[in-house]
This record gives sequence, structure tokens and C-alpha cells, in this order.
Amino acid sequence: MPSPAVVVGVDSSTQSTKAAFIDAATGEQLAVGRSPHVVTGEAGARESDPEIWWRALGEAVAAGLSASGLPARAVTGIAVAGQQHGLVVLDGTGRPLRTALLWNDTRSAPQAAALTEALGGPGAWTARTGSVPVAAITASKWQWLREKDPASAAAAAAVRLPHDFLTERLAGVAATDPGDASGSGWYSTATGAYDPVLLDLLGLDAALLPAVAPTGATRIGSLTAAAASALGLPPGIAVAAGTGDNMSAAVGLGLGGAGLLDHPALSLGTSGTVFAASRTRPGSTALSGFAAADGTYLPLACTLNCTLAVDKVASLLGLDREDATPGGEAVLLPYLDGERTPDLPTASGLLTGLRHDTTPHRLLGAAYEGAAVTVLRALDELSRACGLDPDAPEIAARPLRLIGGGARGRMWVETVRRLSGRPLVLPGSEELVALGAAALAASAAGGGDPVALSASWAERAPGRHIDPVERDTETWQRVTSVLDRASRPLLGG
Ligand SMILES: Nc1ncnc2c1ncn2[C@@H]1O[C@H](COP(=O)(O)OP(=O)(O)O)[C@@H](O)[C@H]1O
Ligand SMILES: O=C(CO)[C@@H](O)[C@H](O)COP(=O)(O)O
Repeated sequence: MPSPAVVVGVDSSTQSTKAAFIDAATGEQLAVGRSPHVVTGEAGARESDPEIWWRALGEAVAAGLSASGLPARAVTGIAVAGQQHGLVVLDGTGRPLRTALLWNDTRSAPQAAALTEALGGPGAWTARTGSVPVAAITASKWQWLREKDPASAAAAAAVRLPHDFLTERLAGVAATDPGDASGSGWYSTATGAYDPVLLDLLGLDAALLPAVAPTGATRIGSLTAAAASALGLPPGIAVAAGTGDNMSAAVGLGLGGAGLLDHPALSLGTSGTVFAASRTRPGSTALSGFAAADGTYLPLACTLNCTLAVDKVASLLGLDREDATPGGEAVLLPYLDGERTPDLPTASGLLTGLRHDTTPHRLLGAAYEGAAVTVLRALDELSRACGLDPDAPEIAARPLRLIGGGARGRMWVETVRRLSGRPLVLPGSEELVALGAAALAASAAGGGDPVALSASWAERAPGRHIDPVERDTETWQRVTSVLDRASRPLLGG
């Protein structure tokens, strides 16, 4: 029997690389290869060596190819979706000048505040980029680099986002897409181009940046002989522009631009993110108004402490991550990395409400509750910023699509179900980011709209619907009251 045409979708996220081998006709996942990353840093610092991402990409592709049992010649295209915002600076030969500053590195918070001020406040930023700089935004990191490591900033021959860096290694072409570019802080979602005023403010030469392809599915080149040999794939196959990981998940979910927040998704990974595809350009200072991979929009809110923080609490307590019960009176805000939503970059974890009947299992449950309330509150804010009342019955009844590694966990699913009171959908694929990247690769190789393709794939694997339960408003109020009181001094309220 002839081999099916196969595409490789790569998710290069914070903790690991996953390479999914997907049948381009049916969307069937034939195999997934994985390889871990190394993240270093203390006291707000979070860095990774981009060469580790490249090595992990090779390992994940090799593992996936071997598990699929397919001949390499079956592969017709590849695309990379990557963790957003990371700052990669390269020398003239394409080698990293230093470790990359990651999205969850909070040292750039003062630079974010200074940039916001320098342009005339949050509204001025939203009008141009769709988002207000926080520590996560690449522009804040670039400013940090100029101040703290001026030698690397001055020596930079190229400035890349994580997925651009990997795509360039594949195709030898410096390219990005509107989605990932929109998280840089120097790309305008209003004009669809790099913003000269912002580049000037940042002292950043546009010549250092990759070209912005029209969409993440654009074929920006072909797999070079060197990359083909490093990955064990055929030279000359299509390389798509790729995109940021959240934008790719939206493609994987088949979410084309729709009405605002018609189809919200909640991703439980290192970050907790909530987002939805939209045809309307978001214009609120209370959300990240990113572009989607196809140039429509992706209003998004992101928390810093989700699965990794809760896993850390489990390991401090010596418990398995599923060995948790609801927290009772205990409230645990697991802000081990500071927090982004709300914007509390210098915050740390907080535990309160201990009683004689508090158990380690309840403490772990309280950590889930703290992380889940934080991201669900971000969803409520996102709704309000989009002009929707999150408590209106028709909005609260919209199913939440749960994705990311945490969606595999019983305790995560039950905690989100209890605290949201909403119906949930667990999509058919557990690797939505990689699946979305595969749809971008399939479009680059064979044409067609990646969102429509992915939606047709999803029809074959519709996922699991979970009915809502009554919302646990008591826990919600206990957690939000602690959060409000604890954040007031930090937010200056
Ligand atoms: N079976 C599981 N149950 C609960 N959590 C899980 C499970 N498998 C993985 N995870 C969580 O998923 C996280 C990784 O998810 P992923 O979406 O790949 O993260 P990232 O994109 O940030 O690298 C880990 O922090 C881990 O806690
Ligand atoms: O910064 C954001 C979104 O703005 C994060 O969502 C990153 O894109 C990292 O994602 P994960 O590795 O946690 O999936």
C-alpha cells in the first residue's frame, strides 16, 4: 500500500518539543516524538539556549518518524509553532549570541513600564500593537538587553522569536508570521507591518528582523539539504512560515475568525492562556490583542503560573499531581514566577486559611484552585474587554475548549469544571499546537485554507463533551477575595 502524504507539525513550547506526524488527508495523528528543553534562571530570570530547541527538534522528529514506521519520503511539509515572545539574538552566522530570554522572564517588568510611559500610556500602545507592554512582550526584553547586556544587543546581526529561529534553521529564510509578530511589541496589528515609530523608540534596526509572511501557512521556502540531513527528512519539502503556539492551537481547533469569544479556549500548560479567534480587531488595554496566524485576530490573556507551578506544589508536598482534594478553607495562590494576569511581576506564592483539618491533599487542591481561578478570572476580564458580560447566561453557557498538557489531568478538568460552571470540551487531539502547525504545513505543501482543513480533520475526531456542574461560587469568592487583598499594595490600589 502506498504511504499517505504526511506533514510534520512542531510544537516548540516552554518545556519541550513535540513533533506530530499527521496524515494530511485525514488529520490522523500517526505518531508524536518528544524531547525536553532546559530552562534556567532564578529570581525572575527564565532563559533557554536556542541550540537546545534545535537539538530537541531533531530528536523529536527522529523519535516521531521512527514511531510512525513511515519512510521519510512520505513527508511533504513541516511547520513550527513556538512559545511566544522569547528574545533570540544571533550573530552574522546565525548562532545565538547568548541564551534566549523567555516569555516568563519577569526581569523586564521595569522596561515594560518605562516603554508604556514613553509612548504616552497604555492606549497609545493598544492603538498600534493591540497590546500594552508587560514583562513578557519581546520589546520589553529587548530594552532589558540593551540596558543589562549592551554588548549582545550591539552585536546582534539578527533578532528572532523562538519559532522564527527554528524556521530559519529549516529553510534558510528569515521569516515570521503576523500571529507571532504581534507578540513582539514592534509589529502593528493596525497596519499589518513593523511599526517604524516603535522600532525608533526601541533603537531596533528593521534590517535585523525577519520578513513577515502574509500568513503562517505561507510556503516561505524548502527544507535545506543541511536541515534535511539533521532531521532525517527529505530535502526540498515545503516549509511554512509557522506561528506562535497559541495561534497554532487556534488553527488546530479549527477556530477561524468568528464573533468575539464565540469559541473560547483555555490552555493549561506552563502558562494558562484563554483566547478566541476573532474577525474584529480587539482594542482594549485589558487584553493582549494579538493577530491570528491568518492575519485575523486572537484576543488573549495569559497567566504565568499554571501546570508547572501546581506540579511544584505537589512535589513540595510529596504528592502525586492527582492526589488532591478541594482546598477547603485554605487558599494558595501559586505565583511562584510572579504573575502576568493580574500584572504582578514581583509577586510570590501565598498561602492562607490553614486550619487543624487542613491536609496536604487539600493544600494541593488549593493550588489547583488558585491557578484555575486566576486563569478563569482572566477569561472573565477578556470577555468584559470584548464587551461581553461573562455572567450573562448565554456567555457562561458557551463551552470552554480545554487544551494543553494539563487537560490530560483529571484534577485539572474537575477543578476548571467546578470553578467555571461551564460545559467543557476536550478536543480529539491532545497535541493541538502541533496539529495546528501540521495544518499550516499541509497548506504550504498542497494549498488550501489551514483552518478549514483543520476543521475538517476535527470532524473525524470531535472530542469529548463534559456537562457543566453547579459553579462553586464559595471557593471562587474565597480565592478572589485573597487575591484582591494581596494584590492591592502591589498594584498601588
Ligand atoms: N497526565 C497529565 N495530567 C496532568 N498534567 C499533565 C499531564 N501530562 C502533562 N501534564 C502537564 O502538562 C504540562 C506541560 O504541558 P504543555 O502544554 O506541553 O506545556 P508547555 O506548552 O508549557 O511546554 C506539564 O507542566 C504537566 O504538568
Ligand atoms: O506568553 C504566552 C502567551 O502570550 C505563553 O502562552 C507562551 O506562548 C508559552 O506557552 P506555553 O509554553 O506555556 O504553552
